[in-house]
Amino acid sequence: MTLLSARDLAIHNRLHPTALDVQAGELVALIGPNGGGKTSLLRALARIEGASGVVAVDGEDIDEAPMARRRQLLSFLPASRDVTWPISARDVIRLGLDRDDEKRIEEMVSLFELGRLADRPVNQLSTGERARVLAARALVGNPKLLLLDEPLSNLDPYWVLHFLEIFEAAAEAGHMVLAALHDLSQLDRFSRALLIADGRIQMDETPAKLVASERFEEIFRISSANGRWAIRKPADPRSLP
Ligand SMILES: Nc1ncnc2c1ncn2[C@@H]1O[C@H](COP(=O)(O)OP(=O)(O)OP(=O)(O)O)[C@@H](O)[C@H]1O
Repeated sequence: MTLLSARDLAIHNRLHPTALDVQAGELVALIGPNGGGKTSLLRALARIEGASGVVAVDGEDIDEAPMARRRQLLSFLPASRDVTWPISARDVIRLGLDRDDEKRIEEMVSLFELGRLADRPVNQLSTGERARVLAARALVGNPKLLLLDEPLSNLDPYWVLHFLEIFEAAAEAGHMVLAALHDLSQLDRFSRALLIADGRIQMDETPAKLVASERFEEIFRISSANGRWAIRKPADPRSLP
């Protein structure tokens, strides 16, 4: 079942007109070189900035949905872990809800193992601890579409795996996850991968097919040799005819 349908999404000079359909239960990785357009696409889908086009989640046009409804349809986790407000972690999580629901907040505190940290000012937590609090805020409203910008950055190995399990559980429950990633070692945990460069989706494949392709190596300017990635050397101009 198509739960996300985006048409003609565009940001002047940054994102070419883009169409995207995502099915319920899909776990989609968004990869691409620096400046390729991952954040621009996520922000356009989240309707955070002036992007043209239409985004519908579960048949509802996001631009027409009241704010409370929007939070049930989608949430956006920004790449920045900076939070300058001196408010408690628990209250940051609460910002993801439009009505008080202590039981749900406690579920998130428990899922992200925040018990000891929940009442501390969030600006006094470590970067990885804050990443957990911000992810909890993105998930607390149980939205159908999770738009996550580099959710695995700043996490230790246990938390990378724990976050992946949380995303998999959300997908299994019929939600959709679209996550921008730089660390390609976790790509095989995703069901689908989009490669974006020059503000355009260049490939839309299974992770295995995408990584094995010549186009992937061209765009990232790397190549695989003996099981390791290496920088692709530019062609020697003296060898050209
Ligand atoms: N607010 C802005 N105004 C103008 N141009 C911007 C703005 N934000 C980003 N850009 C440009 O848009 C392009 C895409 O940026 P974007 O942040 O979407 O890339 P990205 O794939 O998320 O990159 P990274 O991997 O470095 O985080 C880049 O060329 C960038 O310089």
